[in-house]
Amino acid sequence: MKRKFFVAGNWKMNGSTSFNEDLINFFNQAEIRDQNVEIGVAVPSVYLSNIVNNLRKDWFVAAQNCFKNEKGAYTGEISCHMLKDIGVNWSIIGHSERRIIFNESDELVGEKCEYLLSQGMKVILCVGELRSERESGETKQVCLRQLKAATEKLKDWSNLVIAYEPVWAIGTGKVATPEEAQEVHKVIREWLRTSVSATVAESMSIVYGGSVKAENCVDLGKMEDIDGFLVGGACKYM
Ligand SMILES: O=C(CO)COP(=O)(O)O
Repeated sequence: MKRKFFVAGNWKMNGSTSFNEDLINFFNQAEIRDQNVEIGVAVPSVYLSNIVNNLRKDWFVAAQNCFKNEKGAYTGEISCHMLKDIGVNWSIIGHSERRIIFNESDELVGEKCEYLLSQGMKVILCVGELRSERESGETKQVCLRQLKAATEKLKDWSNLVIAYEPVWAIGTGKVATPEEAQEVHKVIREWLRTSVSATVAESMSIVYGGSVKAENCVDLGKMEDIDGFLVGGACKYM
């Protein structure tokens, strides 16, 4: 089974109404019509509705985070039911900025991931190690621990994309080499093959994120197990 290339831009907490308008106009005019590439943008929640309404329909719009319950007393949170209500059916879950700055545990990330998928959402699940964890040889262990915790109860894997985002490469300009990234992507795919199924392993999009830009994406994209990118700063939102 041939995997579709997958590219999403994570705007993080950037953008404004006027800036978004310019960017959306630019995107809408871009000559990218390749059926084998899935493209989307993950935007701040306040802009989701507007971007869903104005962005070209062959691209998807994603939330950057989403809570694990339908509704209730969770001040500041949004539910996937609200996202679907405005036409958004993708969300990033477990980004390292959520894990580190907002103390999201493996367990919470797992609950969110499973709930969203059970509700028919599509999820970009982020995993990745700290610089110190890489230096102490724990990269594979950390990524697999995060992956297992997030997928423990998963039955249907078809709406999941896994993003390997080494924390030391995010926003630092220190991109992983194609070989470094490939090594981890391969470990993830092997784990899927042995712990889930060969079909899930072959069909799963495993994308790389961390200082991806025009100059380095071609070589990264040539690697066997790299199926696309989650891009931050190079989205040119700043
Ligand atoms: O965190 C990222 C995407 O989710 C990557 O960010 P940068 O591309 O800015 O390193």
